[in-house]
Amino acid sequence: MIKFEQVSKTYLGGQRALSKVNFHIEPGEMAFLTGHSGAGKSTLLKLISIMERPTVGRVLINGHDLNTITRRQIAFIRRDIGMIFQNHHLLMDKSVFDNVALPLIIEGYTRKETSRRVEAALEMVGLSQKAKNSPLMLSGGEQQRVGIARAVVNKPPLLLADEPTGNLDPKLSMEIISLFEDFNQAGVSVFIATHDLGLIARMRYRTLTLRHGQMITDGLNEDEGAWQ
Ligand SMILES: Nc1ncnc2c1ncn2[C@@H]1O[C@H](COP(=O)(O)OP(=O)(O)OP(=O)(O)O)[C@@H](O)[C@H]1O
Repeated sequence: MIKFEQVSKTYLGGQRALSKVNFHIEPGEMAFLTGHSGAGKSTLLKLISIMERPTVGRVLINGHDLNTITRRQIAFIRRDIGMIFQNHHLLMDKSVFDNVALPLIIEGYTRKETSRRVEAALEMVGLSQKAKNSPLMLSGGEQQRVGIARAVVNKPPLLLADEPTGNLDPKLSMEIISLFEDFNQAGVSVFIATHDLGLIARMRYRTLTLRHGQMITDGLNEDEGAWQ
């Protein structure tokens, strides 16, 4: 599903963010990515979502080598990735329904199919009753669930989340993670970047740890002090 081979990333200006990173996430896996602030987590996710390119090495998504794909293929590969951000990136002047519908409208789905899928996505995240509300009327946890509904509405096989629980208390964070577990149990691959070691420690998932751009551990989370 996601494969990194000897991937390094140096930004213009010389800041090295990733150094010779190797890992492979299989279809249907759920894994966490952690590390200190500035360790390279966001950069790694940006390479997967093709918002940045590696300086050296290969990134493969669903068998596609991102170094050799055409501009036209980028849109197809991105369609298979649902992205979830800490700050939701919701449109506050649109309703919850319209926010979740956005990816489908961009892809040209019919109004009927859009309604069907948006209702199903809102049902999955427990927000059917709030479809007509503005996101401004929702709590932080509910806003995050709108972001998740929008990410899954076109049923991508891969969900990528960057600090999805960043602003939430431990109870709400666990609720968000259990939503990800539901999608994972339905066959979706899930890759979550977080610096919240407490959250990771409460579960036993594969955890990849970056330190100063290098992948220092990859396995079941046993040692929560690894990167401190
Ligand atoms: N667009 C950019 N241009 C130059 N340097 C960058 C850019 N984006 C990130 N960096 C640098 O690359 C390194 C890795 O940053 P990155 O944002 O990937 O880390 P992170 O682990 O996600 O950090 P945080 O947890 O604080 O979000 C840092 O030194 C950062 O300053």
